[in-house]
Amino acid sequence: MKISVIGLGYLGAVHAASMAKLGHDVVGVDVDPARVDALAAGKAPFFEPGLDDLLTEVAATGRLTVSTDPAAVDGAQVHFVCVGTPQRADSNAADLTYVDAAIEGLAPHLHPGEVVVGKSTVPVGTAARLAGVVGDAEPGAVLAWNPEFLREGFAVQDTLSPDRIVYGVPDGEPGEQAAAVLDAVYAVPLAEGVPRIVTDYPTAELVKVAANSFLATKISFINAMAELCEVAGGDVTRLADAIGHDARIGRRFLNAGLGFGGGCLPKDIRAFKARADELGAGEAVSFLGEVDAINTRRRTRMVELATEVLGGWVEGAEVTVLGAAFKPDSDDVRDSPALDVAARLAELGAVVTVHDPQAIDNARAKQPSLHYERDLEAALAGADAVLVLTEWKQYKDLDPERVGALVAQRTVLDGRNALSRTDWTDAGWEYRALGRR
Ligand SMILES: NC(=O)c1ccc[n+]([C@@H]2O[C@H](COP(=O)([O-])OP(=O)(O)OC[C@H]3O[C@@H](n4cnc5c(N)ncnc54)[C@H](O)[C@@H]3O)[C@@H](O)[C@H]2O)c1
Ligand SMILES: O=c1ccn([C@@H]2O[C@H](COP(=O)(O)OP(=O)(O)O[C@H]3O[C@H](CO)[C@@H](O)[C@H](O)[C@H]3O)[C@@H](O)[C@H]2O)c(=O)[nH]1
Repeated sequence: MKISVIGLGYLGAVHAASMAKLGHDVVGVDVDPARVDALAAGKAPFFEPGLDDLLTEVAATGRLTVSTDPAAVDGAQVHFVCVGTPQRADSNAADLTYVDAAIEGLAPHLHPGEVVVGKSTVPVGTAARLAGVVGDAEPGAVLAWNPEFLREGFAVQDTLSPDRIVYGVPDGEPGEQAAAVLDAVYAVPLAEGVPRIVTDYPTAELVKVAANSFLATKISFINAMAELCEVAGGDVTRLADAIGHDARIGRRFLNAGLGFGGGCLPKDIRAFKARADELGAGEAVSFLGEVDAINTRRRTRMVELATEVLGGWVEGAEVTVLGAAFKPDSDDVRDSPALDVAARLAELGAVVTVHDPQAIDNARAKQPSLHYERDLEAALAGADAVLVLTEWKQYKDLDPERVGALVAQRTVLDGRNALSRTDWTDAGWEYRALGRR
């Protein structure tokens, strides 16, 4: 099948390459020439494990082409819309400018029988509105909403083998036609038994924000328990292990620490709450305000803890921050808790050196005044305190003795509960963590 993918970011680039791997002829379109040039050269425009290999594999088939020209989508039977829906600058609501522009750009190229498929995360009600725009442009075309659940760092495997596939479609024959076309697009994962849920537009849109709200709530729940552990002398990692044995609760997404960041969970829970307020149902999800507040407090607590271990005086202290990405195995620094803490410590006068295996260029673009060091040992040299704020494997594997020989003071703050306290204290380190004694 001939497919177009509009928007080649963290979602769209992986989707385009994965659709080509599934055997489709794919044309990807983006307004950003840098992303298009990288993909045209067979290179991932950002760091995502497995994406370079996938691009090399599909390049050999000739099934993926990319362009900055919106007209390149002409002739595709299915058009996936994968553009960004960031938080608006003036409110917590989602900025739909890019989605609206993508649909407007696509409209003149639509033909009868084609299916426009929204994958971006949007406020409930958006699909119904856009169905009108698509129908006005080409009455024979249909809109479907097919939310995406991939995680950065696992994007390729999550796209090729998703937990579930959800389509929101209109009633009647157009909906049946759209679902049949999507079944053909996803024939390989569906044949492998991936569950498929076909529903209406609002349910499909709500499934996406409900899933992210649940995940954010789970993280903030354990971080609220971490706050209690801090004042009562408990250990939140033992607590998480213990409650996680209950299969109804489960241990996944119960890692306490610096909290959630990235281009999805923070802005999605805020946009969901803003949309619920517009619909007069704000009370139903008012808890999301608390989820957000608990999450933000973790960053403040980390700054306080750093100040405490530095003897109450941050100014002039040499602080090494390990991690700038919002999570390991990603170069994404959107709403990164690690980078936020680094910037706050620098504002307080600390001399902050940031290391990250992949995210330094993105971090520098966002926080140009911080000092960045690509060499891990050089970053650690002379530190008064080491803060592990993103749990990259190379940080978890650090040898406390070897690091101890590099730093000025053996003080480590484990912002992700990722290190072995015993290993570090045995090597003479003062070890402090969020939510643990
Ligand atoms: N990143 C993820 O892990 C993930 C997972 C699931 C869902 N989502 C959702 O997917 C959407 C995209 O997220 P992302 O992280 O890929 O964002 P992104 O910012 O990395 O990518 C968006 C891309 O769209 C391009 N774009 C903007 N306007 C365009 C237009 N008119 N025509 C063509 N291209 C255009 C941008 O240049 C950019 O490359 C968001 O709604 C997000 O919430 C993201
Ligand atoms: O136990 C945990 C798990 C995660 N995190 C943090 O939560 C954030 C988000 O992590 P994760 O959900 O793994 O990353 P994303 O790539 O942002 O993926 C989320 O957001 C995507 C975009 O909507 C969805 O598609 C995914 O299903 C959803 O997991 C990161 O800062 C993590 O450090 C924790 O603090 N504790």
